[in-house]
Amino acid sequence: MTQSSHPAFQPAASHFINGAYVEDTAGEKIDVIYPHTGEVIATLHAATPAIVDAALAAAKDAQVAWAQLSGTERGRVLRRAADLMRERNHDLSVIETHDTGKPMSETLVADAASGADALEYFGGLAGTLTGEHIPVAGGDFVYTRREPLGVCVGIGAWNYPIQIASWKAAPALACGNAMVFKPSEMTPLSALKLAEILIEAGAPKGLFNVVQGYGQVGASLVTDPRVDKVSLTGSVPTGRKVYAAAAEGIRHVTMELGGKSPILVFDDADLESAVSAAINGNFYSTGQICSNGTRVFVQDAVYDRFVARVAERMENAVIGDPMKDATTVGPMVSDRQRQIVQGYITKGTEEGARLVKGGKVIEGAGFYIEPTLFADVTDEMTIAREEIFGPVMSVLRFTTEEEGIARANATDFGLAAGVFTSDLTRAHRVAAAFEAGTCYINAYNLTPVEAPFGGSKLSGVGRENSKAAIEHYSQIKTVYVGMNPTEAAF
Ligand SMILES: NC(=O)c1ccc[n+]([C@@H]2O[C@H](COP(=O)([O-])OP(=O)(O)OC[C@H]3O[C@@H](n4cnc5c(N)ncnc54)[C@H](O)[C@@H]3O)[C@@H](O)[C@H]2O)c1
Repeated sequence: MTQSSHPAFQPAASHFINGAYVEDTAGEKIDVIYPHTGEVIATLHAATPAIVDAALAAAKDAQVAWAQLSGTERGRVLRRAADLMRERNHDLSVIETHDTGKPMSETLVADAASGADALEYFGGLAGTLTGEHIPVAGGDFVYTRREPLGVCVGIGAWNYPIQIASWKAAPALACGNAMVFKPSEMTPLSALKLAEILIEAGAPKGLFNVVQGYGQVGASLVTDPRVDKVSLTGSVPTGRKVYAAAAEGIRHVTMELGGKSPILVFDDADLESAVSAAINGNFYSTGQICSNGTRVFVQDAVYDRFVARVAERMENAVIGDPMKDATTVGPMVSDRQRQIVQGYITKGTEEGARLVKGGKVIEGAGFYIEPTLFADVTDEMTIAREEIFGPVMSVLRFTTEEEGIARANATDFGLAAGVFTSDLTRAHRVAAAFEAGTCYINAYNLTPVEAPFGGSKLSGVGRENSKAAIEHYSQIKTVYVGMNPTEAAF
């Protein structure tokens, strides 16, 4: 790997605490690598215990006064932040493309733009948060207060860095919490920009802090007694560890974890739409999306046509420099992730799946691999059971609705599921039968901020986005009001 000077990407310091950039070079080095070239574009340091302590202290301090503002006042800050994020969308997208390798054709529309949506939506919601009034016997009554949890910790994955940071920060802050966010060590840059934007928008110092680091920094945040809630986006193995660690302090959790989601394509479906959904749901972000529909079950009568059409359409992928407008498939985030994907492709072939297209590493400095299509995949093959997190589509054949549903659900994951059919009642029947948190009918992988997003089974607990997220960043206090003299037995 070559070291080059990229002042545009090197932040003023590694961490953002109490309204300012902070450095502690004693922390382990984190090289930020541009996946297109393998170059180091910035070098940061993992948080030391002193940095973690400073961030949590700042958050704890800032939270009290923030919670005392009216919801409308808090919302105003978030809505200003949304505007700033939109104004800076291009620059933020350039950072995101360099951090993740995802093409500009994606980052311009799906990353900071989605983060801005979350800030705007929860900014609007903040002023509407209320408790309720509950009449009870004898003229007494109860009212509830919706209160913040306190200090929330957010921990991010590397595929959607600023989106993940915003999806966690926006509802947390709207409800009156403070946050310490740890981005993935692979993609540490853009969360710092969110921290800058929030300060510029008028958030008090210390309300949203960013600390960098590997897993152990995340682990130290999760068990700190000052922390009331942990929201993780990551893999199931990490989720297990974080959930268990949070349980020790009975902390609230949101777990947005991995998946192996099914898409069922019935023979009456609009086939071109289903092909588009399968392409988006497997190759967008070079396949690095948690809710990807990586098991595409296609009914007998349209199976061959579907496979042929996907292969044909894959010819149109523009693979290469993610900064070029026309590029639709960028590199993988890292060489390691690419090796993992390569390993799965080898297993797929060894276990008897039919490699229809792709499958090869693209030689060069960047971490490129061809979008890959496997057909004749069966349920017990490794590529049909494990999350690959790369551009590998598995197509499986099915015959009846009942069989399709049973096989779609035969997984420990439960993040997303999709059905393509023109039969209205079947579409709803299948959606109802899916064991997944987020289901789609004749669409796939759309995540508007107004809709709840999250998983069932091993894919997670809690929901992000929508009004549902409020439940996961606030708690209800019950206040019983006695209107009568209190009596006792003696
Ligand atoms: N459901 C969703 O919304 C969603 C979205 C994006 C990605 N994902 C999932 O994320 C995974 C890919 O991301 P990844 O490779 O960055 O995941 P990962 O689990 O390796 O890491 C996620 C984060 O957890 C941190 N971490 C690791 N060990 C920790 C520990 N013991 N305590 C606290 N924090 C710890 C990491 O540093 C990183 O910031 C995939 O499984 C994908 O499906 C889920």
